[in-house]
Amino acid sequence: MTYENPYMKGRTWPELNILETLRQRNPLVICITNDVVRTFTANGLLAIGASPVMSECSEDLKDLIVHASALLINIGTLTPDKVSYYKEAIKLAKTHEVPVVLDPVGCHAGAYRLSVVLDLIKTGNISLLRGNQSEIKAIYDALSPDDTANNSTTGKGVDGAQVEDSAVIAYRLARLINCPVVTTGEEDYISDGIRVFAVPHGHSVMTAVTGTGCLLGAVLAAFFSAYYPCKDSVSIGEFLAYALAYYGLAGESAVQVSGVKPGSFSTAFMDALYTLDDAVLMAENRIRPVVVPDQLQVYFIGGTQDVGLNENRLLSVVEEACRGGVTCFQFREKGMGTLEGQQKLELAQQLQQICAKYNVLYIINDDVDLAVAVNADGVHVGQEDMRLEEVRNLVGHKAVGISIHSIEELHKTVVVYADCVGVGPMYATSSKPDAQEPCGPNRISELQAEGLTLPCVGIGGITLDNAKPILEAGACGVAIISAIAHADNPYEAAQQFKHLVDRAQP
Ligand SMILES: Cc1ncc(COP(=O)(O)OP(=O)(O)O)c(N)n1
Ligand SMILES: Cc1nc(C(=O)O)sc1CCOP(=O)(O)O
Ligand SMILES: [Mg+2]
Repeated sequence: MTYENPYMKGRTWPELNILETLRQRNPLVICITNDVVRTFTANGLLAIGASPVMSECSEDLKDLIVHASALLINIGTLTPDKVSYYKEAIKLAKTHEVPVVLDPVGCHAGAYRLSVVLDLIKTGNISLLRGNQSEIKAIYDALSPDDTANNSTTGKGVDGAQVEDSAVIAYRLARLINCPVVTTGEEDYISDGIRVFAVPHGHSVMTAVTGTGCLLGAVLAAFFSAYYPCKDSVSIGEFLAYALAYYGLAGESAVQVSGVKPGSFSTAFMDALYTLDDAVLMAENRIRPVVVPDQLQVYFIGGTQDVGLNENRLLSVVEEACRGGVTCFQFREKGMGTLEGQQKLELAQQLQQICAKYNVLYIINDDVDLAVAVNADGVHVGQEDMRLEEVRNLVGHKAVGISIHSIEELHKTVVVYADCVGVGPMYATSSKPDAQEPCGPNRISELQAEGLTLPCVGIGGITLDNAKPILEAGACGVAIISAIAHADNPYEAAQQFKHLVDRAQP
């Protein structure tokens, strides 16, 4: 018998036929690309089922852009006279609502390249930035305030959580420039500024073939055309993670045929791009959701039970909290008189819209079915709730949070199925009648000493006055109900928590 989600009443998510959709649409991708990779790029686009065209001047581009699904700008063989053409192309793309993928080739290696890339980003009309780790880091360092740039180069992310720097940088840069960022390396990362995914696909021989990085930019551009039919079931971040997984899987499959020989690989790679299908992509992708510390800085939790069972009050408190700077919101509808069924679903959807408006990560507490039905960013469960493995099976690539109160609970938790952790109660709380005895901030450092490496938040009785020791003990952030929900001014309360966490970060 197949599992029925009670919120979906027989409705199921449409299957994700990403490659089939792409090939049916046969999108026209205009490539303004570098002299070295034109043929490889054109062949690669043809192999995936897209239609490539190279364009070298705005007179020509004006005619082509009306038919285009995407535009790629790759600055590989940069000359000063090309810069005005790039800008003109971006303007035309904006007029015709054509997404623009920017590949900032070599911008870490030269000040002029970097200045051109920053200028193009400043147009505000880049739909996706794709670069290798050094290029993306150079852009991030140039655009970010000094203190946050330094935090990201410690090798451990911030706050001790073992998150790859590239993941943190992708997330921060996506938020700074307001468009998804793909950073490629041994493991690729994609962030749309709300979610982060790791895509550990590909083969090292790909770096020995000129143009594999540049072709990826063009392939990602082509994928934009297939996003619209999938947009209710996956976020743009997850969708692009599938595109990256497809490209990497094609590399892996090509090596099986060619061996580690760049010349033969190049041919086998084109064949693999051509033949790989959705069944393989869905079955064999190893896409991993990643939670970066920044996402957990100020983690607001609430349900109608926290605001006098008043739905409108909850909506306005959450909007104020998001406006004030919370980085994550968990819908926790729990206790006497709280909403169920359709009413809970509708409230969950309204809250989701508010979070999306402010780029705030949206998590559902306990109710895995609801998280799936509304396509939330993630779910949080406790030790007494659904088993983590089952949760992971149901939610796929959504972020999964787990409560861990003690060393014993850490040992019995299969952490491989989780992405982040709530540790509590830090202090006495009146928001959870069945809370355990307070354990204090030291519990966080004890758990980390015992091997906990996932990013975590402290929870329970946290106020502006007692939050600092929790961060000093190793938490990435603080999870709060009453200090925001019951505040006279939830906007100011959220803002003050954000400032406090920003200041406390090393
Ligand atoms: C971030 C975060 N941490 C811990 C909890 C508590 O979860 P749980 O132990 O399952 O208790 P309930 O919240 O379900 O009552 C949480 N919700 N969020
Ligand atoms: C939801 C929850 N979980 C806890 C845990 O210890 O796991 S404490 C808690 C309540 C947090 O509310 P407040 O910020 O008002 O104290
Ligand atoms: Mg629970």
